[in-house]
Amino acid sequence: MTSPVPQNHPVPAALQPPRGPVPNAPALSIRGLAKSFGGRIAVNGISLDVPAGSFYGLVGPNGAGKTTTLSMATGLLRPDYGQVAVHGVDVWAQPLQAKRLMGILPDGVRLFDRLTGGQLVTYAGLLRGMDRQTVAARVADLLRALDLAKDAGTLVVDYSAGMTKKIALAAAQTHAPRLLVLDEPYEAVDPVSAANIRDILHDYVSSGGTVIVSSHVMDLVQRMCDHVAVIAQGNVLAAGAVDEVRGGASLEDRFVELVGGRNQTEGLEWLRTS
Ligand SMILES: Nc1ncnc2c1ncn2[C@@H]1O[C@H](COP(=O)(O)OP(=O)(O)OP(=O)(O)O)[C@@H](O)[C@H]1O
Repeated sequence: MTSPVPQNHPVPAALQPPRGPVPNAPALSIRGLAKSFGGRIAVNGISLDVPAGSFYGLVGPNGAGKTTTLSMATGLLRPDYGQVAVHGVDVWAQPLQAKRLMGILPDGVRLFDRLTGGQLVTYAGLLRGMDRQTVAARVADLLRALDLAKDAGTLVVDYSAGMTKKIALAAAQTHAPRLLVLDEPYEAVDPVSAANIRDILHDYVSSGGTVIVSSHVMDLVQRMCDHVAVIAQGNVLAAGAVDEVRGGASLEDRFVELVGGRNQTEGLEWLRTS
């Protein structure tokens, strides 16, 4: 005797057959994402849609929850609650399919810095299952575009902070992802390299890719991004097209207005020299 098959019984997401990207789905869809550390809320049920083909800025004061949100969105940190999908693919139920679609530049994550820059980017490509010939060609292209070709044979541990940022960016791009998630990509990067990175990212977006960047530099986000979300204390304060969010003011002024927290300098009289 067979046991009755329950009608309309949902199949757990982890047991469903792998699903590819869903046409017209947002590049990144976040629903009710939450995380606490030791009872302290870092991300408080954030929901956001990042349209495919957008250049999306994520801004917020120190400790707002940007890195925590991006880490959960990219499968690096398990959320307490909430769902994340990349082009319709659930990041936590189908991590392999989702991660194929993403290139990630995490903030503060250690690289294999005893490899040379060239080896590190090659390793990133091989890890993605690409053949050696394609990897070699892409590594050469990326190192040239990021002005690191002459440093390809130097150990990453001997790179400056900005060079390290650039080599990590190259490693995130070898498999030609559809979504790039970049946590503070311009930190410590010189202005010429920053302009080169901006050009690469703009070309990438023009050809249909999506970029999410977190940054503290409002002027840069205003010039570079078409969409922005302002988060503070783990909540989204405003999100949408940059021009809508800033509403005629500069993004910086709007940010300060939304976030508040300008401190007076009283109490630091001892620091004044006259
Ligand atoms: N691993 C952790 N353990 C404990 N608390 C953490 C951890 N990671 C983050 N937090 C806390 O969560 C909050 C959000 O931190 P998060 O790094 O996401 O902020 P952020 O917006 O990226 O900040 P910043 O702009 O300074 O990089 C902070 O209060 C931080 O102290």
